[in-house]
Amino acid sequence: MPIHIISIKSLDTEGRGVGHLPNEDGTPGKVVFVEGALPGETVQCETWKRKSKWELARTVSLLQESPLRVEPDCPHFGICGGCSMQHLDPAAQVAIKQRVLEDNLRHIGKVKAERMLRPIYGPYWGYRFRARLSVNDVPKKGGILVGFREKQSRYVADMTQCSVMPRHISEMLVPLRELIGSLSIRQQVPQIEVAIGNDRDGLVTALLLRIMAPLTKEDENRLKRFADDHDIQWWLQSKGPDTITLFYPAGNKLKYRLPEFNVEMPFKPGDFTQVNHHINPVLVSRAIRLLEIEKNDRIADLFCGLGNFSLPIARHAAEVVGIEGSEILTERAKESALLNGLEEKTRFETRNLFEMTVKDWIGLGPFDKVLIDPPRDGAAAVCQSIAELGKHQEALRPRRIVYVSCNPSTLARDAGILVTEGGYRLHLAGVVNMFPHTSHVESMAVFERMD
Ligand SMILES: C[S@@+](CC[C@H](N)C(=O)[O-])C[C@H]1O[C@@H](n2cnc3c(N)ncnc32)[C@H](O)[C@@H]1O
Ligand code: SF4
Repeated sequence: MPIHIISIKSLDTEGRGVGHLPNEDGTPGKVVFVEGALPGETVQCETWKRKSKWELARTVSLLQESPLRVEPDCPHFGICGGCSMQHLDPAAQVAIKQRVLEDNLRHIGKVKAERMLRPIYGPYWGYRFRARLSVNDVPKKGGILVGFREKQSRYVADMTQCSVMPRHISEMLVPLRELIGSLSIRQQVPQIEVAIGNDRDGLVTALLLRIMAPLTKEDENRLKRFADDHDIQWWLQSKGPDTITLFYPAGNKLKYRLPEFNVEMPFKPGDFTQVNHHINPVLVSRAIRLLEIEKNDRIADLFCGLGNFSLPIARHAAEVVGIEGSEILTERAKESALLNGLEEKTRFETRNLFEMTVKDWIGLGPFDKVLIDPPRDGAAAVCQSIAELGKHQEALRPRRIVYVSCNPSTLARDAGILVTEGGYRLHLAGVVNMFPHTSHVESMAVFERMD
């Protein structure tokens, strides 16, 4: 494959440097995405994939280095698909994510925030409290591998440590490989999920083992010994999510606490919880501040999950209606409301929000404010129906919408709907450094109704 010398102009959302092959007349030609290269650098790179409009290349040598380049912390960086930006100064990563957000809002939504919010920062390392690790038996790499997938590949990375997971999980990776390798069903364990809670006494670590065949007595004893040695809980899942059960030791203590709101939420591994436990309380506080809650407010929390925002909001508002697609999660949210003495101020229901209509809003009654925290697909039907509400029943339109997003392109699309069709203005937008060193862009936006 050809070798080029390329000047890198920007970084794409996968953390790759973006440059151009020169045309014959010297003008910028075909786009090249260069792994391992940073903006401002000149690199020698080798193409490994060629398409008519673009090429993918990897850096062979650095001819001019960026001052923002740093030494990656993790020895697996570059191979493991979990991180894409460890070679870039963490503050510069946030600046790039903010630019990605602004560019998406401008190009996709054709909108611009009146003001950018200050980014929310947390620790750069050891922040990842939830992870799905793949398991594979690869004899030529010494047996069982437990880890994230390799970059652009289906292979499991040969991970012996991980800098973005808490230290005790990183240190457990090799013992986990040995444990799975010792099980009689080692070929029938495709996945281990890590879920960490925070009890009053400290962290509680749960490992959810996906098993495709029954464990033998000896397997069970090995798992129990591992749990005792590493102070973890084992959960097992044999089929769908409803088969997730605590195996050892007895007594589920998995919960997470938001002390600022005097709220605690029991959960099970496999439930959606925010990955970054350092950032989550700050995110919830900021969402509550941005909602500008008044004590008589009736608030909708859409895509509410376990009630991560709903319960803290209920400490301040008159009523919160949490809506969520997973019945397992709405049931868990109802139990948490009861546990926290918030059952009279909250209501939870299961509904497919990708099919939300004006009629649904009318049925739910007027809300003063709405919080939206959708999955990557965004909340097009929710925003479209809010926009249409104005044409039907003006009084039903919420005054303020706070949107928490894990995908800037769908946020931008939905912002376009609310601003151009719904009569809202995009007051504020900003990034949340929820996933340092990865290409994920978490952000928040605030929309105000124009009366
Ligand atoms: C980003 S999570 C947010 C959860 C919650 N707000 C939190 O902070 O933990 C998105 C949530 O949307 C839910 N969801 C996904 N598709 C949905 C749909 N079509 N209708 C309603 N909820 C859906 C998921 O189950 C998940 O709980
Ligand atoms: S996810 Fe963990 S193992 Fe993979 S590159 Fe990032 S820090 Fe390293």
